[in-house]
Amino acid sequence: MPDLPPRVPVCLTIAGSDSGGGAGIQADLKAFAACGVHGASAITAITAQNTLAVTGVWPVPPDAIVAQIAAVVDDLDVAAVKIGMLGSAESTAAVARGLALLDPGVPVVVDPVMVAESGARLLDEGAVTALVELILPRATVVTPNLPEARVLAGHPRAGDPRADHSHADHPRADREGAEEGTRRPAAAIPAAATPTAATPEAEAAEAEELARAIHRLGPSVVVVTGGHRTEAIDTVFDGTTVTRIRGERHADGAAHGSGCTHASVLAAQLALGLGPVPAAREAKARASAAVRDGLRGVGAGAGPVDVLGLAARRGAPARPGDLAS
Ligand SMILES: Nc1ncnc2c1ncn2[C@@H]1O[C@H](COP(=O)(O)OP(=O)(O)OP(=O)(O)O)[C@@H](O)[C@H]1O
Ligand SMILES: Cc1ncc(CO)c(N)n1
Repeated sequence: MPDLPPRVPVCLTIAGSDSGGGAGIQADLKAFAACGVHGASAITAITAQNTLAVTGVWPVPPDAIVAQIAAVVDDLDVAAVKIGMLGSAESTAAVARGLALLDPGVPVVVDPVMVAESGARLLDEGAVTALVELILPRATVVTPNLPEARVLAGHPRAGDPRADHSHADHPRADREGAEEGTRRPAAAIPAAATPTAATPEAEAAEAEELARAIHRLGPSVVVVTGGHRTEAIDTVFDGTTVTRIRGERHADGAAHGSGCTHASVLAAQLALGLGPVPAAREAKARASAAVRDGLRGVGAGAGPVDVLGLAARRGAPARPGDLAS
């Protein structure tokens, strides 16, 4: 009998569609392919989007979200899940119903998408509560950027352009902390965490504090990504240890889809058997390279990241089987 080829793991992304192909489901499937895993998808929302703007958002009906997840898990052996744009509280509740169909041991990576790179809101005001209450406790890894981390931890900044949600509707972090006696009330967040004090040291301290606060909401591991910091350092907290993942900052790269790519690579690496911290290192390395190699010429706005090395492959000699041009 011929040897069977090695089994390719399956990853499921539950996320929104970006018509421009830079972020969302489209970025996730590219990142999965780059890592050598098979990608399946459940679409939560359709966005009309390009590199400049989001011009429309249409939620997928909740039953259709659950049905997509059910169809995948009924047939495919899902090894890890990545969750991106949820959009509304109703969609979030549907995703929670879908997650209940999975084996409880399947790792779930949650990228708490709130605002697009172009500035459009991708999570309703009232949906933060649903995300915190229904999704975070099931998360193996949650990957907020700094503004998203502030919202999740209950410490949004007035005027923060990427995460200006009110947090009055999700008091859980403060409530729990008050019970434990370990959590500062929102008003008492240290001065080091204010935007005016954004030295690299202050950002590092804030990222660590936020990672610890979000960890109390239920995820096993928190990765506060560094794309919005002076130094692009990712901060990982696993409940015991803080690990800082450093890397060069590519200021002239193209970063549309960096967060989706990062979380999808992380999920793929968990599916391939890595632990969360090594998986976060691989995610940082691949997301950073994808920003560095980002497709600046594609669209007039922030170009899409290039996780597949498409630009590098142009001009490379054709391989057997490639179509002659
Ligand atoms: N300019 C950059 N140079 C190097 N690494 C970067 C850069 N921007 C982002 N990254 C890396 O990309 C990953 C995603 O981080 P980022 O904070 O950009 O996510 P995000 O804000 O959620 O993304 P998105 O804009 O897609 O929502 C992290 O590992 C981060 O360190
Ligand atoms: C659909 C979608 N998901 C996530 C992001 C965040 O980059 C985006 N811009 N669009």
